Amino acid sequence: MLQSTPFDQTAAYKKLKTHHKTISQKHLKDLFLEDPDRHRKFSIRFGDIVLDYSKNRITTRTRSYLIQLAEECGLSDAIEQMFSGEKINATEGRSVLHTALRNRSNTPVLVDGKDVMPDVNEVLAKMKDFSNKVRSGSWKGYTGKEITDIVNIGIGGSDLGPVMVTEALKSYGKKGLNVHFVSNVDGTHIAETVKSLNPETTLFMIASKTFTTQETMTNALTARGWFLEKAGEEEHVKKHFVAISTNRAEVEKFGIDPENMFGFWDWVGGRYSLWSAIGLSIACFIGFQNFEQLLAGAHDMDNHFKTTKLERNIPVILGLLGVWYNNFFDAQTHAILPYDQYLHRFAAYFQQGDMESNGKYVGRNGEAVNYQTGPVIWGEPGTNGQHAFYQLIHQGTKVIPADFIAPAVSHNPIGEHHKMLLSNFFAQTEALMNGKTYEEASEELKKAGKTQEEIDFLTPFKVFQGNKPTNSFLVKKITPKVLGSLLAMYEHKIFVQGIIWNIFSFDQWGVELGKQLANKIYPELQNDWPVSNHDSSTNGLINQYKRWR
Ligand SMILES: O=P(O)(O)OC[C@H]1O[C@@](O)(CO)[C@@H](O)[C@@H]1O
Repeated sequence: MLQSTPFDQTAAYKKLKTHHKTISQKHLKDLFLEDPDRHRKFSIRFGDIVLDYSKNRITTRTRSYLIQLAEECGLSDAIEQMFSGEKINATEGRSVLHTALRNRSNTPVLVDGKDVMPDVNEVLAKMKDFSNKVRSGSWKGYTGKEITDIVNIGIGGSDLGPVMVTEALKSYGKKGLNVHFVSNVDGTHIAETVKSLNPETTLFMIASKTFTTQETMTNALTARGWFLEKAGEEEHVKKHFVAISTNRAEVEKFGIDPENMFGFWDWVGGRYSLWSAIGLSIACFIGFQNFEQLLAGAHDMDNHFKTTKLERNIPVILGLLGVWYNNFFDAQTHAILPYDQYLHRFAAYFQQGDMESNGKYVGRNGEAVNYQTGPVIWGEPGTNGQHAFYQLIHQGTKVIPADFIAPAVSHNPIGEHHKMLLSNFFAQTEALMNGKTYEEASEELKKAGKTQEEIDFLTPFKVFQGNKPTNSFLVKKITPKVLGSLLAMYEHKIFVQGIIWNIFSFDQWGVELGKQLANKIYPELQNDWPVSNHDSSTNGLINQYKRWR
């Protein structure tokens, strides 16, 4: 698994370092003038998705050096190792096989010599049966009423995926069946969620890979208390609580009937688990057929990633472009800007997906790396972002590589809205690339009737440097299948970058320390005695809290 040569010592890295000096002197406008055919040369068509990566600060030479970098870092072998079930999650001794969850070809996938596909298909069949019962109304609550509200209780990968997908595919949702999500241990979250619900028609899904996560178990117990306050009898719990987990023992301990448990496996990472039974709320909301379309779209992207040569491989290109800006242009973040309101949780989903995977400073050799690894992921839907942070993207001092995503066809074709949305989508990447010169800005001020003194004063503030890199994804329509492909595309981009940076992308030890300290402080809050065993800041804050509460 270990790379032969750390990426910053590869021959390709040295070439890229030198090449960067040349490229950084060129403006994107010049690159388009030198080669009017850039759109064709730097676009890839994948079904109903077009990726245009021509508005990046690259030439075909850059691309060839980046591909060489991937080759020297052993990317092709690493891809093979993941799909074949090798235990590439070395620190947890696990395979990484979220791809098996959507393996619609059903070809065997071996873990420890055993084909996992029969188990995967058994759970999918159980999800199909259950979601059909909930949607048809044949699954009844304890008073014989149909389920009208599903509450998924989970956090991180047991929440963000179902939230994002049910929002993204809201137009596929069943009328009269509402989905809600409780994740934060802050009592407000569950209080506000159940406030308007009827226990007789509410179904709770307790989603937790470990079934030990403090927030989830606390919320689950509160939910059960809320339910029993009205229902009275423990025997009614089984009609209103199901569990989604790898941990049968803890599910039983909580008091959920194992018959109502939907299992998955330790080779499914939490942030890669929406394709598993963690997607049960999705399947209930959009229907199992649409859930299968989501799986199919991801499977198509898996095949593309596994079989396409590197220079035409979308996740590989995206991953390498991210390395180019992260490690050669000192970009610290990456923006995901979907021009689709239904995708308003899309960037948030990949905050966990990307930052929990590649937010690592120790390499696979156990030593601290001496280069940048995972970027900060952020973003909001367009056009809202334009009225919030585009000032910085256009005229700030930072390089902000950005992905723009838009559907050609809207689910809500009202009047001129979609044409206006798309005109902004096309205009923003054009503006970020071309900018506005001093001459253009001063001419505009002249035409606006400004005096020469005003023109001299104002023009510098109206100049746009441009040369800001973007990727454009134009999709035909955000369908379950297209969404599945987009999600898998980003998952594999994250994988590519982890291999280049020589880090383990599938563990998350960094979330442990905070939890450990919280578990130490929690008992100290059970009384009003002042604490003094922490640093003065922590002591001071805890003691002020105790005085105020
Ligand atoms: O699904 P669970 O086991 O409750 O974990 C929830 C989340 O907690 C973590 O922070 C790991 O502790 C995420 O990786 C994970 O998705």
